[in-house]
Amino acid sequence: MREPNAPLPHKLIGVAAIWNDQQQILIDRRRQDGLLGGLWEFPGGKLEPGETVEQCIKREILEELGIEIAVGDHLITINHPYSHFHVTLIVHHCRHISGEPQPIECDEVRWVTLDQLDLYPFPQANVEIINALRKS
Ligand SMILES: Nc1nc2c([nH]c(=O)n2[C@H]2C[C@H](O)[C@@H](COP(=O)(O)OP(=O)(O)OP(=O)(O)O)O2)c(=O)[nH]1
Ligand SMILES: [Mg+2]
Repeated sequence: MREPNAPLPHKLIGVAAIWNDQQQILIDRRRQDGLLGGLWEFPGGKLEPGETVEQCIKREILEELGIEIAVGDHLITINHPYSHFHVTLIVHHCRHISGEPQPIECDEVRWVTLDQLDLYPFPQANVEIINALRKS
């Protein structure tokens, strides 16, 4: 059992809002088993020691989807407390360069427009990201 006063684990995540030439953004569905299972997200993952956020995002996208992207401007950083951990999501606009996205570490990937995002269930922390995308 965890100590009553022990701090919650904290995850620092680089997140990509990947745009294609049709003004669509790439989203992926998290695996059913496990944390936030079955929800959709913007691809990304944990920062490794010594890595910049840009390097992290490029690496994660190649590992998770098998595509090349260019990492662009910072969009927003979200701090969100889930019940059993805290997450910091550092989101950058990115541009798709090459490769067909593959669901290597997720259940499904899809290109969607900003309007279509409402059709997909996202984790709570993503509400602010989606708002920021619509204002950007
Ligand atoms: N990549 C990404 N992660 C998100 C989003 N929204 C959101 O709450 N998260 C959370 C889910 C995860 O806890 C974490 C992403 O880290 P990850 O994909 O490397 O984590 P994971 O669930 O495999 O965690 P772990 O078991 O390896 O600790 O951030 C989002 O839009 N994109
Ligand atoms: Mg991930």
